[in-house]
Amino acid sequence: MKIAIASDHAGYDMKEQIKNYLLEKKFDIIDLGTNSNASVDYPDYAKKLGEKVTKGEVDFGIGICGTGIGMSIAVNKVKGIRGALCLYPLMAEYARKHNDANVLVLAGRLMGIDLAIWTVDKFLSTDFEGGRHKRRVDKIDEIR
Ligand SMILES: O=C(CO)[C@H](O)[C@H](O)COP(=O)(O)O
Repeated sequence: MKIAIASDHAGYDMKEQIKNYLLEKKFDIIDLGTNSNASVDYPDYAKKLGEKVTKGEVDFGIGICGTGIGMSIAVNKVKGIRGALCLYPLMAEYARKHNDANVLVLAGRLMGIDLAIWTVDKFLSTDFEGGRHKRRVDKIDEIR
C-alpha cells in the first residue's frame, strides 16, 4: 500500500515517527514534508497531500498539524478528499467504514505517539462498508 504523509512544524516529530513505523511495516511512503521543526504554513502541505491522493498516486494520505484542525479544514478543500481528523482508533475505524475517508488527519500536539500509531493502524486496516454509506458519500461528492 502506498501512503503520502505531510505535516507542518507542529506535526513534524510525529510525522517522522509514523513514517519510520510504516517503513518498518514495508509500506511505500511518500514524504511531502515539512522537513524540520521550523515554522511553516499547514495549508501548503495540506494542498500537496490532497493532490497526491486525488491524482491516484497513493492509496491514502496522512496529514498532521498541532491540533489537526487546520490540516483537516485545508485538505478538505481539495475536491475528492474526504479528510477525517481522528483522535483515537474508533474514530479512524468509522472514518473508513462509514465515510470512506481517504486522508487521516492527526493532532501532533494533542496525541501521544502510541495513540497516533494505533489510530493509523486502525485506519489502514479498515475497509469501507459501502451500501447506505456509499449513497451518502456520493452525496458529499455532489456538494462541490
Ligand atoms: O494546529 C495547527 C493548525 O490547526 C497548527 O499546527 C498551529 O496553528 C501552528 O501554530 P504555531 O504557528 O503557533 O506553531
